[in-house]
Amino acid sequence: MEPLERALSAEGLTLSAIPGKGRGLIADKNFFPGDVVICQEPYASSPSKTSTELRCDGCFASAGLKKCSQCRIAWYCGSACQKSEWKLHQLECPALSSLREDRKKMLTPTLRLMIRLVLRRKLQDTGVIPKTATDNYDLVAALASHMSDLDEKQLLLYAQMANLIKMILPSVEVDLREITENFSKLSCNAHSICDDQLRPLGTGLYPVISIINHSCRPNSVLVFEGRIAVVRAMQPIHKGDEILISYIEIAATTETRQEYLKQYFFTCSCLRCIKNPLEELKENAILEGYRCKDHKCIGYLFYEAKEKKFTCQVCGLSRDEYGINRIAKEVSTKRASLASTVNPSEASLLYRNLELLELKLFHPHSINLLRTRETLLKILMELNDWRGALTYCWLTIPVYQRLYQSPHPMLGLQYYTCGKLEWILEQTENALKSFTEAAEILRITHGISTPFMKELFSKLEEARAEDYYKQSA
Ligand SMILES: C[S@@+](CC[C@H](N)C(=O)[O-])C[C@H]1O[C@@H](n2cnc3c(N)ncnc32)[C@H](O)[C@@H]1O
Repeated sequence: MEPLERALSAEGLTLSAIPGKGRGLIADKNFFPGDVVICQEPYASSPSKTSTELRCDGCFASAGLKKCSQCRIAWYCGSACQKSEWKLHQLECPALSSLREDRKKMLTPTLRLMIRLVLRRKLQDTGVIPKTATDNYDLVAALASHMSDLDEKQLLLYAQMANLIKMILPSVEVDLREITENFSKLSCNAHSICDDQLRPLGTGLYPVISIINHSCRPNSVLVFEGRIAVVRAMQPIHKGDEILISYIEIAATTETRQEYLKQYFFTCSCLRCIKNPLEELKENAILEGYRCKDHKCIGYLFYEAKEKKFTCQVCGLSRDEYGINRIAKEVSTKRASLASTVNPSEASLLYRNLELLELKLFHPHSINLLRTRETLLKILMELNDWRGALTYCWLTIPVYQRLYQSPHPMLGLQYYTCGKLEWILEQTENALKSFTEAAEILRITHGISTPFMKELFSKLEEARAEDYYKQSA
């Protein structure tokens, strides 16, 4: 048995060739919801960087950062992270320091990730950092690259990026073809590193986690504890089942999901993607379609081309195409005018107007309406309008229930937000219910021992005690 296979076997996993998918991971034992299937430190990672937010190279925190005084590119939240990153940064720093200021500005997180990957390999090859069965460059070399699927434009872009890496690291022997291929590997293997609330913090390459294939109806979920990637079972996984996670936002129609998956060069054939055509039409009519003329009916509409109308499949009422197109045009004009809005009070008014208009057009469970309401929720929280925010948070829940099969972290997090708002509004009994729902889901997806989960459990206990006190008073 190879060292990787031995390491996987100790975790109850087998590396297998899966017809039509390349390699994959198969459960060699039963996993229960909440069980950790596998976890891994990144082979290389880089924090995301925006004009307004910088992050620590070590833990991706954004508070209390100090810049490396030499290269002025790396940031650290304190000496512990600076120390843990030192072996790598010792090689990276002189290379970055010698870059011209305009070149420093071109250093995207992806370029930085590649620099760190090349340097980490060098550190392992020279014995500065030990290699292990699950942490070595051979695992990166074995990743799917899809080089033959790239179009010329993409290939040229990766080749130019490889040239930049060679220019930035003149003291390292760099194989341009290999680096070009590695850029392609990053595109279909790297994972976005997120915080507990699924907000992106950076990017990492986890060569063992990257063996896991995709499903739009996955049995596992990938979350992060700091930079460590943790795959947990969401559903019962039986011995012999393939471990599957989702690479993409699954709140989308099949067509949209397949579009997102083009980056990975495969067509998903999971059970959600190959449902019968009528089911497919129904899902599209709900997620991207229009609402019934009778606003009390939550039926979905099918288009009847001959009569140029949309007919509700529940109550039979029809809407004419002309009327639909007219409102759709108004919606897109209103949406376009929102792009320049920065003031939250003004934004809340404009988004409420947009929501009212969208309510006339879209199915109540449509993704368009959901996104508008999610935006309103954020704006109202920013404005400390807790009551308004709670209304919108609750409006999203039935749609989340439809889109994310439970237990899904997105649903758990949304219940958590409802609970926090209800707690602020002193709706103790409701807060207790929402925290309980959140904890039931998130203990499966996030585990029970992180500071984030401990905070949720302590809020739950506080709500339980307060509720008991109120009931008995
Ligand atoms: C992160 S890798 C997964 C491991 C990969 N199968 C391997 O052999 O290394 C992503 C690639 O795996 C393949 N893949 C992942 N999920 C798939 C699926 N559901 N159906 C077909 N191919 C899939 C695609 O080639 C995709 O670009």
